[in-house]
Amino acid sequence: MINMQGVRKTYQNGIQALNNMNIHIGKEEFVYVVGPSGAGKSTFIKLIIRELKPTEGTIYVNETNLGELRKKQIPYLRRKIGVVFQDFKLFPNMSVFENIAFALEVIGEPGNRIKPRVMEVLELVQLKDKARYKPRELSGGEQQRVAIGRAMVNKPAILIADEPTGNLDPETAWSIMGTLEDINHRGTTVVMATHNSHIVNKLKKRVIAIDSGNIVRDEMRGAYSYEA
Ligand SMILES: Nc1ncnc2c1ncn2[C@@H]1O[C@H](COP(=O)(O)OP(=O)(O)OP(=O)(O)O)[C@@H](O)[C@H]1O
Repeated sequence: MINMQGVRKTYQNGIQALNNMNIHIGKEEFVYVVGPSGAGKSTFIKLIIRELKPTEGTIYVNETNLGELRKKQIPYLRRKIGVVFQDFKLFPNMSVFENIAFALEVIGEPGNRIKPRVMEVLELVQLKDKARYKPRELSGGEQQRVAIGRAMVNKPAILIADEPTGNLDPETAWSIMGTLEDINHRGTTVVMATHNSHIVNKLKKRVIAIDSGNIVRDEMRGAYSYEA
C-alpha cells in the first residue's frame, strides 16, 4: 500500500528532514506517526501525497512508483489518497454539501452521481442535518468531519490525517477518532500524524516514531513514548 525504501529528503536550505526511511504500511492498517516537533512527520506525509519529491529513494503508493509519476498524473494519485489537516481547509463560502461535492465536481463526476454520494458521505460523518450550513456555523469537530467527508468522497484507499485533532477539545477529538476508526474498519488505510499522547496510548494502534528524520520505533499496539 505504502512502501518507502532508502528515502531521504534534504530541503533546499540544507536541512535533512528524513534520513534513509524504510517502511511498509499494509492494506487496512491504522498507523500513528509520532515524534517531537521538527522530527519529520509532515515531510513524511508530504512525500506520500507527492507534494514533495524525495532527494533519494523509492516510494510506492498503491503499486504506483511516485518517482515515475508525471505531473499530470498527480491528480489521479490524489484520488486514491484522502487528506485531512489540523486546520480543516474548508471553503468558507460553500455549504457543507458544496464543500464535499466540490471534490467530485473537479474530477468530472457526472452530476446525477454527485448528490447520492455526498448524502452517503454525510451519513458516514454524521452531518446529514447540517448539509446546508456554512463552515462558520459549525463547531470545530463538525468542521473536521466535513473535511473528513470531503477526503473520503472519492472512496480513497488511503486516508492521511496530519494532526487532525490538534485544534479540538478532548471530547471532540475522541469523536473524530471514532469517525476515523469507522473509516478504517470499512477498509481504508489510515495514517495519522499526531502529538496527542492520550489518544495514542488509549486507542492502541501501530506506532511509527520519528526523531531527527529517522524511524526510532515501529511497534504494533505501541505507546506514544517509551515512558508512557
Ligand atoms: N519547506 C521547508 N524548507 C526547509 N526546511 C523545512 C521545510 N519544511 C520543513 N523543514 C524542516 O524539516 C524538518 C522536519 O520538519 P517537519 O515539518 O517534517 O516536522 P514535523 O515532525 O512535522 O514537525 P511538527 O510536529 O512541528 O509539525 C524541520 O527541521 C523543519 O524545520
